[in-house]
Order: sequence, then C-alpha cells, then structure tokens
Amino acid sequence: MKTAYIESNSFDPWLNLSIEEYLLDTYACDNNVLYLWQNAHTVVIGRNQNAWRECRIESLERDGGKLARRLSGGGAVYHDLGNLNFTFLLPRSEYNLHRQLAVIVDAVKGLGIEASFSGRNDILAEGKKFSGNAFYHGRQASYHHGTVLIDVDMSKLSMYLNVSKAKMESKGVRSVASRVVNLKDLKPDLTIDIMKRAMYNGFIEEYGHIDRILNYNEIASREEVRTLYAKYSSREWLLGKSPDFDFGIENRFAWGGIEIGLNVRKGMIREAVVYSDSMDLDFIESLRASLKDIEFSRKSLARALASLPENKERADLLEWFDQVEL
Ligand SMILES: Nc1ncnc2c1ncn2[C@@H]1O[C@H](COP(=O)(O)OC(=O)CCCC[C@@H]2CCSS2)[C@@H](O)[C@H]1O
Repeated sequence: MKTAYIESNSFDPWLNLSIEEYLLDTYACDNNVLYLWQNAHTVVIGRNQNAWRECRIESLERDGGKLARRLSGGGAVYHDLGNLNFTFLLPRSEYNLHRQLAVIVDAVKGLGIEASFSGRNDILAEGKKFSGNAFYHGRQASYHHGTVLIDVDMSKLSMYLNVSKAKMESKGVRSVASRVVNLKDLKPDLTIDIMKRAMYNGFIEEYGHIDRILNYNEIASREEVRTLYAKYSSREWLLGKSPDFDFGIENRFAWGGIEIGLNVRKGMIREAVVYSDSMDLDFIESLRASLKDIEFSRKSLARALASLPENKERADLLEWFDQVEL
C-alpha cells in the first residue's frame, strides 16, 4: 500500500475539516495517509451533538472563535494552537485501530512520556487524558482522528465547553480541566514541532517510507473542497434544526449520553431528533429513522427499538423507554 503525508498550513477548522473529508473520498481509497493539522480557537462538536448544549457558542464567537462540527461521533473538544490534530485516512481494509494508536502512543513514549489507550477513545498519561480520538467509516475509506494536548489554554477549554454534570460524574471528575493534561506539563521542552516530527517518524516506522507529500494549498483550491467548505461553514450543518420539541427525554449510559426530541402531531411522531456523543454513528442514525412516522405510544416505541440491531445501546434504551413517562 502506498503512503502519503500532508500537513495543513491553515488554522481554519472549516477548511481543515473540508480537506479531511476530501482526502477520505480521494487519496485514502488507495493510500495510507497521515494528515497533521491545527485549529485556532475552536470548539469541535461530534456529528450528532446539540451545539447549543455542548458549547458556549455566543461567547466563543464573540471572542473570535469558531464552532465546527465533524463527521465522526463522540463529544465536544476545544482546540487552540497548543493542540495538534492527527488523522489517519486509509482504505477500509487497511483500517486497524491498534496499528494507528501504536503510532501515537509510541511517538509519545519515544519522547519519554508513558502513555496508554483507555476506555472508548482516550489516550492517557499519568491517568489523565491528553488525546481524544474519534472514527468515521466511509464507503471505501475510513478515518481515525484525534487531538494531542501540548500547551492548550485550559481556562479557555473549561470556559467554552459546556460539559454536563452527568458526564463529569460518569468520568469520576469534578471539573472539565481536572480530567485533561497538557503534555508540556510532563515534559517542559516539548513543542508542537517536536510532536509533529515524532508522529511523522512513527508513521514511517509503522507504514514504511512516504511515497508522496501532498500539497495543501493546491488541494485547498480544488472545486470539491470549496463545496465541502460551504457545508462545514453553514449554520445548517453547525446548528441543525432548532431543538423545539413537544416531547424530550435524556439519559446517560456507559456508552454515552443521549437526548431524544420528538414532534408529535395527532398521536404520530412526525419528526425525531437524536443528540448523542455515542461513537456508534450507524446506531444513532437508525434509531432516529426508526422513531419517525410511528405512533407515539410506549408499545410502538418499544417496537421501533426492537427493530434495531441487538447491542448494549439497544438494551439500555429498551429498559429506559419502559420506565419513561409519556
Ligand atoms: N483538545 C482536547 N484534547 C483532549 N481532550 C479534550 C480536548 N478538549 C477537551 N477535552 C476533554 O475531552 C472531553 C470530551 O471527550 P469525549 O470522549 O466526549 O470526546 C472526544 O474526546 C472527541 C475527540 C474528537 C477528536 C477530533 C479530532 C480532530 S477534530 S476533533 C471534554 O469534556 C474534555 O474533558
């Protein structure tokens, strides 16, 4: 398999995410690609999250920051220029979480910091999270991306992210900041450039020499990227439909939080919105689809759930729907 490397020279999250999706649809179909990028002053929410709920949008934008929504699942994270993002983009058959993680974990270990993967998507050092990871599977290619906290302004991270009490309790922490750590605190001479080089070298070690280095500016000027940019910067993509429902319920489980909003007309569910930081995008989408245009009753809600693939999420929701007040 051929390999390619690309580095961003923009700090605009909408452009960086556009390029990421473009790489997925093009080069990643027959190359293993490593993409390194940074965003200035940004909150990036997961595919199915409620932007108003997760992010203090007004203050972020007033302070010159940007809200961005990515394709992958999971929760909201804060980026500034002390944060480095990586994306592995590969043909579906090449996707191997263990191999991709090894590049990151070994790069960090090589700098003298003990690190390990934990839970559903975190990489930890000294018991605290310095990297949040998320995943997306397209038709031909997949990506695995993540953050690396090197020297992020933690007061801003806490300020712009709205993390529910239930989520913090589920992670056993009292505040957002107490769960995360900057690698620079563990290794004071660490810089973004040193980390980038360690990841680049780690990628070569795992996947072999780099066959081509892609030109960011040239790719950024392509028509398809412009179209993607229009999506990533649109209010529709960022905010979605207004969360104004006749009926709303929410809960938190081991796999993540979920909020369901239903619009009910004449006893029928006309519209269903599902917000979640679950990593399982397909499950959330099929749940949403199964709730639309059915009768608003306990029985028909249970029937909709029963039509979904059997998994932990479904079992938890079945139990919950059974108790919830309609
Ligand atoms: N930049 C950054 N890095 C690591 N952890 C963070 C960061 N910002 C916030 N957090 C902490 O993670 C949780 C959210 O954890 P949670 O597990 O819910 O979500 C994630 O980790 C998603 C990672 C997405 C990575 C993408 C890669 C390129 S674009 S964004 C938040 O409440 C904070 O406690």
